[in-house]
Amino acid sequence: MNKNLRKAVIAGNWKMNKTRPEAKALIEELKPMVADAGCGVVICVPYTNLETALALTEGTNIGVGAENCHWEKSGAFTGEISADMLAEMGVKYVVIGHSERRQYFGETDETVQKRVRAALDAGLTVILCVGELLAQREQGITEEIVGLQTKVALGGVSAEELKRVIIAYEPVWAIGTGKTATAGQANEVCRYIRAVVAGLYGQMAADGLTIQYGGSMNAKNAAELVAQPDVDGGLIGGASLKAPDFTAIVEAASK
Ligand SMILES: O=C[C@H](O)COP(=O)(O)O
Repeated sequence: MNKNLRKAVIAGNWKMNKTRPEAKALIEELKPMVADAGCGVVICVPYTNLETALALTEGTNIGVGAENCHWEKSGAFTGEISADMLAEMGVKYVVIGHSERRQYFGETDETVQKRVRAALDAGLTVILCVGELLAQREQGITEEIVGLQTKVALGGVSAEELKRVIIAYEPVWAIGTGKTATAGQANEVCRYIRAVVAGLYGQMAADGLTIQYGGSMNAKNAAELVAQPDVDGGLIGGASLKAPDFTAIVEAASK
């Protein structure tokens, strides 16, 4: 399939960065720079910045996302935020299953599945993160790991709901390390994920699925990565914190 028929999306994942004044300054700087983007543009921000981001991006081409959500609608879950709470605010996207949640906060494929379910039920679009550890790549089990993560996370997701899922392939060894997967490595795994999705939902659904690459993507390497036939944009950490860097990646994905 011609990849131009698929939507490339560049999503910033700010992680635990930016106070409200800092967020305001970054968004104000970014807005005019990405106004003519030829790809989807999303910023996923800390909960404390959601209201600011929503207000400042109203009427623009920038979508706003959260970085996680809980699977229950409400209740005694101190410190958690539900998908319904996000949707009610006007948030449209949520990152689920990021490797930092898996690594530091006990996220498992099963809890990822529950969060995906809750997010879709709330009407959100999910940016589902999958990716292997360095040791797993070295053992030659990248496809096994990424395939399993994808299948479990999508358990119970209908073909219609899949239209509100973006998958981000993020090799854990490339996140925040400055070690980018080669364009060939990124494409190979994104293509494999597409084949897994084709097995679950059929080729047409898989061909329409946005699959991003994430892991030390920056202004310099973005063009080669996003030009790959199965890479439909990126999930950007560090480089999303500076408007010129993020804009350069958006421009690379707009060609
Ligand atoms: O969600 C974003 C990824 O974790 C990539 O982060 P990074 O671009 O800082 O490597």
